[in-house]
Amino acid sequence: MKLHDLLKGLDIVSVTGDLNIDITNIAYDSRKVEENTLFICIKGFNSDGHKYIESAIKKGAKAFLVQEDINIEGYTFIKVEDTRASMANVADNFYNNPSKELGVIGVTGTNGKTSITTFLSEILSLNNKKVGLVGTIKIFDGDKEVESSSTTPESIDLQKYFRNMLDNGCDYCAMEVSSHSLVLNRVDETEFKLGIFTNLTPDHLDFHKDLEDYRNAKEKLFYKTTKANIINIDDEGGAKIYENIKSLNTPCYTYGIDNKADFMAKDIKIDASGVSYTLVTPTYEEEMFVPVPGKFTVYNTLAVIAACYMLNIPKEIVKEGLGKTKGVAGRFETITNDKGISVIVDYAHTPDALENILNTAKGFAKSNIITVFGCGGDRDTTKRPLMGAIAQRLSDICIVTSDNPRTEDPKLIIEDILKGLDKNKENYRVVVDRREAIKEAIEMAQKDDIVIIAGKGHENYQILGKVKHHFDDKEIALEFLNNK
Ligand SMILES: CC(=O)N[C@H]1[C@@H](OP(=O)(O)OP(=O)(O)OC[C@H]2O[C@@H](n3ccc(=O)[nH]c3=O)[C@H](O)[C@@H]2O)O[C@H](CO)[C@@H](O)[C@@H]1O[C@H](C)C(=O)N[C@@H](C)C(=O)N[C@H](CCC(=O)O)C(=O)O
Ligand SMILES: Nc1ncnc2c1ncn2[C@@H]1O[C@H](COP(=O)(O)OP(=O)(O)OP(=O)(O)O)[C@@H](O)[C@H]1O
Ligand SMILES: N[C@H](CCC[C@H](N)C(=O)O)C(=O)O
Ligand SMILES: [Mg+2]
Repeated sequence: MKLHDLLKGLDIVSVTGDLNIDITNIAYDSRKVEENTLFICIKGFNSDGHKYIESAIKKGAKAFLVQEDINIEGYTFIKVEDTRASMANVADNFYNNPSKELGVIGVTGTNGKTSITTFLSEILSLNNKKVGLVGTIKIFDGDKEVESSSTTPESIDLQKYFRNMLDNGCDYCAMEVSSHSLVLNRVDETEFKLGIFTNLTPDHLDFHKDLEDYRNAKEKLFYKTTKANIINIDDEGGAKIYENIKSLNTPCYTYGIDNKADFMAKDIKIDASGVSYTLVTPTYEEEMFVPVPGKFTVYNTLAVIAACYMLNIPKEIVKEGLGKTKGVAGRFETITNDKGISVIVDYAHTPDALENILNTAKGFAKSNIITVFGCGGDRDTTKRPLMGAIAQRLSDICIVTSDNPRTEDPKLIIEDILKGLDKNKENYRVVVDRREAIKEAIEMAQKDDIVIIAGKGHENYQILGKVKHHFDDKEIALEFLNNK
């Protein structure tokens, strides 16, 4: 593609060099530069892409999108105000506006995104549609599955996945849209058919100034949609977003349990086998069963049902799909064993998620609840004491351990968590090593106890410093269950 065609729609400050050259690759990381690349220099949080221009030239870059005045003879420099924002535009041009052809369904909110996108993809596939997936666990482009390194990829990677999805015959893409991605321009230029809001509870307050700032980030999704927005009206953040977007051209629908909504659940029953409820939609009522426990499953499936309604998926397919779902890896995932202990691995890494799963477990506990959990390093520190307090209050025994410490000292993270615990109670202990903590929980568990291992869900690694080591909560739990 000619460089000048790649730049369509950009607000350009200045250009030096030739715009009539052929560009065959675009990259924001110098390590991914090839011959004839347009290298986009981003001023990041840790580094600055402008520092890698020389190394990009050595690898074959011919043109540069920059924010600074740089001029090197023989190369083209295009200066813009904000390279990160312009990158989304360039990526959309390079891959020929794929999101306009693909039905992209975006899901945002603190918790529930992976669950909802997984359910949606299962139902749409059952209706003979081909569905791509972008989210925390994996990316599926209609042909290959790759492990994700973030919840929502950078714009260049995202637009490439969209193009591959189209080439591989996908009709839809079910996609998680993180608040980071909305602020850091990763989804600029993406056209969403549907936008779904799950909930807003404290998380990522290291990145967002406060909860309002976090909500404003999430709200951005609903100005990028063409067919419908779908909002959880029981959630305080959802209610505020609804007020702000209800008069937009894109129609807005609501779901909920407690407040009047377009899609509602009545007569909810929750037990260890799952949830059942009477579904009320604008045109029909239906008895639903979903084999995943928790009131949050009711919310997640209401969102899914509303989306399927907007896409005219037959209600029988929706009921069948939800009825036979295998659930989502690492989300309330039960580790089968013959010891009579319920061992549940769950990705709860926010106060709200932890409270939800512990309350769900309490709902059917016959005996003790033993909770193993920690908090991630280099992430929001405000959630640590909150999660500590919740774990202690809702468990009989709670073992405070490490999650992904990253570059923090695990003991100091645990100290932050302990600030939320009542030290006069003896129902907690600290075991810094997560493997040892899981071992202790499984060894102390008796028949009918529930062991909840929270925070890492599907993750098959632990990040110590900057290094990822193989680590799998399920694998370790099984090992100690088998030794018991
Ligand atoms: C805060 C944040 O999101 N940062 C992301 C951002 O980093 P950054 O812009 O600061 O990049 P940087 O490291 O300073 O580097 C600046 C530029 O130099 C380039 N570079 C760097 C080194 C080099 O040798 N050559 C080179 O060209 C980099 O590619 C980059 O373009 O861009 C990087 C490249 O895409 C991301 O890897 C990085 O994610 C970090 C690792 C991260 O942890 N992000 C998390 C917080 C995140 O995004 N989470 C959300 C939410 C999850 C949820 O919902 O819970 C997600 O969507 O995953
Ligand atoms: N609707 C919900 N409301 C509150 N908690 C939920 C909801 N759905 C799931 N959870 C809890 O939150 C955890 C994370 O769920 P899920 O992975 O679906 O969320 P997510 O939004 O994709 O999270 P992330 O931002 O980390 O990608 C689950 O393991 C469960 O404990
Ligand atoms: N998407 C979340 C994942 C947290 C998972 C938890 N295991 C941790 O490492 O903190 C984040 O980046 O904050
Ligand atoms: Mg997710």
